[in-house]
Amino acid sequence: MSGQRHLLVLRDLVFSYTTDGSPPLFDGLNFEIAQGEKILLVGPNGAGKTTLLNLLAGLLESYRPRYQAFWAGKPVRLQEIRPEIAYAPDEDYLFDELTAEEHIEVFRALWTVQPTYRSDVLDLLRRFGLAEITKPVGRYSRGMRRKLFLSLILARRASLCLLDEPFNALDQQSIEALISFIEMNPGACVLVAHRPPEALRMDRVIDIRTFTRSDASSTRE
Ligand SMILES: Nc1ncnc2c1ncn2[C@@H]1O[C@H](COP(=O)(O)OP(=O)(O)OP(=O)(O)O)[C@@H](O)[C@H]1O
Repeated sequence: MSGQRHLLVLRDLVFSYTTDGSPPLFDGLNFEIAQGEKILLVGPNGAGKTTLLNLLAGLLESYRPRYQAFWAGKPVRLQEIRPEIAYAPDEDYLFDELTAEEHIEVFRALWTVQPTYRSDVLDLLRRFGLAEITKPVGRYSRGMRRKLFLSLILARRASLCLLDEPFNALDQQSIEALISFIEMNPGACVLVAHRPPEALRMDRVIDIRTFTRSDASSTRE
């Protein structure tokens, strides 16, 4: 079950936001991500897609979720593997008063990144067609912010990338650049999108609702 070809295995996840005895959002969820696998997660509003990404990113441990997790075959708690995971939520966390250049320095200090981090971010910004990197991002458009935020996250070259609605607000050039990055990047990726671009090719498409049925299995190869 926790074989080496899997990057992350999650077993018997039980998760609820409340403690009032109402049925849990996830009740025995099993999910595995193979090394380098690209997964598209779909489903209606409120079905739990963002919650699952937040759980994978180890951000919901305070709700005391029950699960077994294995990272490259080794038992872990999800918060322990946070440094291995690059997560881009659907809302960016940029600082309005800082420029793109300054963001690179801040993010480099926050995370363990490769020596090529700065040039990798700049390369992604070029691919996204964002040339303006010297003015404070408070004066960016929504799409420009999205391009910078995604570049800062993707340049981490993590072995697992979690992307929540990454195509929102992006122009066509950037959508194509992002698809090409995801396809070429050796890392695994779990991506949530309500209206994924037609050109997007992922290894698996999972409807989150399969995780809430008692007979559900996430294995759909
Ligand atoms: N912080 C929270 N506290 C309590 N309930 C929450 C919280 N966040 C989400 N929920 C509830 O959990 C359920 C799943 O929400 P989630 O945001 O994961 O769904 P989603 O599939 O990502 O939805 P959307 O497509 O609208 O983004 C919803 O019923 C939502 O109301």
